[in-house]
Amino acid sequence: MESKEWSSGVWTHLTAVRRQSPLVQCITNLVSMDLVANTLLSAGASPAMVHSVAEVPDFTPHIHALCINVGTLTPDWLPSMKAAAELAAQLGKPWVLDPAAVSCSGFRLKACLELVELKPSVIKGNGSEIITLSGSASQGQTKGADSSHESTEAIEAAKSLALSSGAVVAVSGAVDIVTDGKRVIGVHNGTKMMQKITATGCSLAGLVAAFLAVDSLQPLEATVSAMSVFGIAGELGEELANGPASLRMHLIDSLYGLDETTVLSRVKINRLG
Ligand SMILES: Nc1ncnc2c1ncn2[C@@H]1O[C@H](COP(=O)(O)OP(=O)(O)O)[C@@H](O)[C@H]1O
Ligand SMILES: Cc1ncsc1CCOP(=O)(O)O
Ligand SMILES: [Mg+2]
Repeated sequence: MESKEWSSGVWTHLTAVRRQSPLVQCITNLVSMDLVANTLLSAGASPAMVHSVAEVPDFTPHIHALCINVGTLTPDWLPSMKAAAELAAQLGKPWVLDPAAVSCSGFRLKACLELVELKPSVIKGNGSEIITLSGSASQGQTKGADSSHESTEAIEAAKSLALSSGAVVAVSGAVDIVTDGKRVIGVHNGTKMMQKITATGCSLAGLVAAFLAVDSLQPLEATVSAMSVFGIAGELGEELANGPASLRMHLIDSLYGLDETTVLSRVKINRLG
């Protein structure tokens, strides 16, 4: 695909999210709830942080997409994650898995592998998370929720995980990588300071769910668009920020105010393989 087609695709996806305002159920970690919800609202989607297993049968049938993030996983949260994922998949609704900090423990890795079995549409992690989840690294090394790998070091792991799981795999980092196991796309938007705000990766996973909701038949394209939009909002936000705290605010404002000219001129996407 030409770079011009990627840019217009990004704008088309963002306008569809704004027009359709998809309902996105988020079962996400305690650190990230606020930023994920605000990111979704600024993009035009409707977030719902509904995580009780008691509510899944009533609520999940109404959603347009689901995001599951294991960042502060405890054994009592796993049943609601599994129930929501199972129901979403059964009802043909797209869902995203963020295996946040999967290398922390055997418990978390096992839980993530069980969630992968429930057929996520997209798995979004940082380099270390994708390498661990794909089984390409032995457990032991961990920096928790932060990555100790460049996203580009995880390309082969991402391809192999995509092929084994059937999901599109997205690796965030300096270059965001998106693959379905055959195509590998690079998204070159974003800014380094985004790493200094907790839950930007989680918010990106939530945004991917919103974009999937409006184009579930093209999960790779929808994921690429969400990553580019979030990166552009970060770039614009940094121009107005004095540090991570004000970047957090300006990122949300920039995402809310994105216009067509800015999107078309800033999208940086290419095919890497
Ligand atoms: N060095 C970087 N340069 C540009 N953008 C970055 C960089 N590192 C992270 N980002 C962006 O920050 C956001 C969060 O990604 P990341 O920090 O990898 O997630 P996580 O918090 O899950 O580790 C993504 O939009 C990503 O593109
Ligand atoms: C700090 C922290 N600890 C457990 S989850 C979490 C948030 C991680 O957010 P992100 O993956 O977006 O950096
Ligand atoms: Mg993360």
